Amino acid sequence: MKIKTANFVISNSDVAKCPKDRIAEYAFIGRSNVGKSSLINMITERNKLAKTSGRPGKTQLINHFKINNEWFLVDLPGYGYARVSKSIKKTFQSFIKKYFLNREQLVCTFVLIDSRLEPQKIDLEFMEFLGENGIPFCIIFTKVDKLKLNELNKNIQFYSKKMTSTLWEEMPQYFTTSASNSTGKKELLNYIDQINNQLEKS
Ligand SMILES: Nc1nc2c(ncn2[C@@H]2O[C@H](COP(=O)(O)OP(=O)(O)OP(=O)(O)O)[C@@H](O)[C@H]2O)c(=O)[nH]1
Ligand SMILES: [Mg+2]
Repeated sequence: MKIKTANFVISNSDVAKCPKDRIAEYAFIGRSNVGKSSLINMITERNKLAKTSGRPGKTQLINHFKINNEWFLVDLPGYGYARVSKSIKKTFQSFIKKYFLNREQLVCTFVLIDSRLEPQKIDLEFMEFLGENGIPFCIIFTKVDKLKLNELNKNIQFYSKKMTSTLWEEMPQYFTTSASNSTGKKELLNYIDQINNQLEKS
């Protein structure tokens, strides 16, 4: 899929105020600093579309971007680890949860995981929340430029074992990406394109 247009639409902390358009929506979620905003910029080839920062906690609102006037990309605040007060963290968590539980347009959620890390409780719990609520998701292993291929494969294998030995029957569909060298861009856009085409036909 070619990205012809990518426009920022609105930021807010209330799912009721998100755009009303009945078009397919894809959300990016994960721990603070995992690379959600950078990945959105990478796949849209627009460096400054979503705001990024080396400091965790940059994205604090639900940000809608309209792509090709056909579908939405959503950049969300990170969970865990943000250097913000406990009360702000609580508000984050409650509005993020509300977004997932109420956003009817959401067709797929991408849960971003830092490819360098061992499985983290907070990510496993978040995926459990999605699973329990029947919210479809894929995993994206980010920052793969920081690992050698054999290390990456080992980490993914370990992740897969961890998931299938606990709650999951099989490893969810996953992608590997790098915002630094555009690894995974084509695969991710093709996947989104496929879903969009299926939805158009139905
Ligand atoms: N090497 C490398 N660095 C990356 C990659 N993706 C993101 N980064 C860096 O990681 C840091 C965090 O990136 P962001 O895209 O702002 O992360 P985020 O998940 O949106 O963070 P919050 O909005 O704070 O939750 C920045 O310093 C990025 O430059 C990647 O694929 N490779
Ligand atoms: Mg961000």
